[in-house]
Amino acid sequence: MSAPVIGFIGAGNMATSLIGGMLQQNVKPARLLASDHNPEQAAKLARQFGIQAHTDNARLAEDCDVLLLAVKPQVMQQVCRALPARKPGQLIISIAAGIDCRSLADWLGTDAAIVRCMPNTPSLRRQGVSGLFANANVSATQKQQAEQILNAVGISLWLEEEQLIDAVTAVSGSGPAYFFYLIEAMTAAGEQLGLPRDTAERLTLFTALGAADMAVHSDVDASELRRRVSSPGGTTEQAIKSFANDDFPAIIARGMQAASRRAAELAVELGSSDNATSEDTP
Ligand SMILES: NC(=O)C1=CN([C@@H]2O[C@H](COP(=O)(O)OP(=O)(O)OC[C@H]3O[C@@H](n4cnc5c(N)ncnc54)[C@H](O)[C@@H]3O)[C@@H](O)[C@H]2O)C=CC1
Ligand SMILES: O=C(O)[C@@H]1CCC=N1
Repeated sequence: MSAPVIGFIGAGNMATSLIGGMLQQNVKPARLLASDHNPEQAAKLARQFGIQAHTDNARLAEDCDVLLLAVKPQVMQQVCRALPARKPGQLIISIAAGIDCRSLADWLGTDAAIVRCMPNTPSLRRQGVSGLFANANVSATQKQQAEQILNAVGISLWLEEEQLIDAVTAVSGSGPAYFFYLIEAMTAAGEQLGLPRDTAERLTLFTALGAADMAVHSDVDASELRRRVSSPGGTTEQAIKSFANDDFPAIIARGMQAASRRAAELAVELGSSDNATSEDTP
């Protein structure tokens, strides 16, 4: 399989993470293109990564084998409808939260080969994780292309049911923000306990890194690892009791349910399925 040219529409946070990660994995800059309606954003990406970036979505769509849609869900319909005839055999990858394959196919053409994907920002450090779902038009070769792109920046997992992308969004798409929030809170609490801010931050960051690395490489689950830190009658036990009293697991579950619910709401607010239903209704 010859290396495909990958074009990004939308040169924001997520495109930056994916492109930055791919370049670290020795993907040739000449294979990556980007367009953004904001000329400054396009120029910034071109400068940062030495790739071709401009403001012409239509030209970009004609030039690439894989078209990666990295704009906000709110502008996805307008962006898709403004694209010309696609390059034959082109694979579309959409990373937008909440926008389903049916809507994308309505806007791009029912023959479009679409992979819906939910990556995350640690892709920039090649530590990303993505959930992928392919529509019926995607060939085995195109599935491999999608996998190669996402595996260059981390790991990817295929899903059998498209609906599960909303759960992936709640777990790993939004997930980095939950850990950043915990880092903020632990740093602030360490400072309240008397540590200089920098010291509290470094202790927190390296604890997060060490704990995640240990959990990823462990042959026992997180609850056993937690038990091993918690000496009976010791300090950790007191902290965990306090968290449990405040219903920590329920707090996390409610937040993640809210994220998943929002993804489903976006599908209704911005997708074509709902419009189609109301237009069909006499
Ligand atoms: N930020 C994250 O952690 C994640 C975001 N996503 C999804 O990725 C998509 C992009 O999100 P971000 O990168 O965070 O947003 P962003 O706002 O950083 O980037 C979007 C870019 O699209 C550009 N844009 C807007 N309208 C355009 C148009 N008509 N033509 C070309 N470019 C246009 C904007 O100028 C901006 O640079 C969203 O759909 C989001 O749901 C998915 C996973 C994680
Ligand atoms: O917050 C959002 O809507 C996007 C999707 C997952 C992460 N960021």
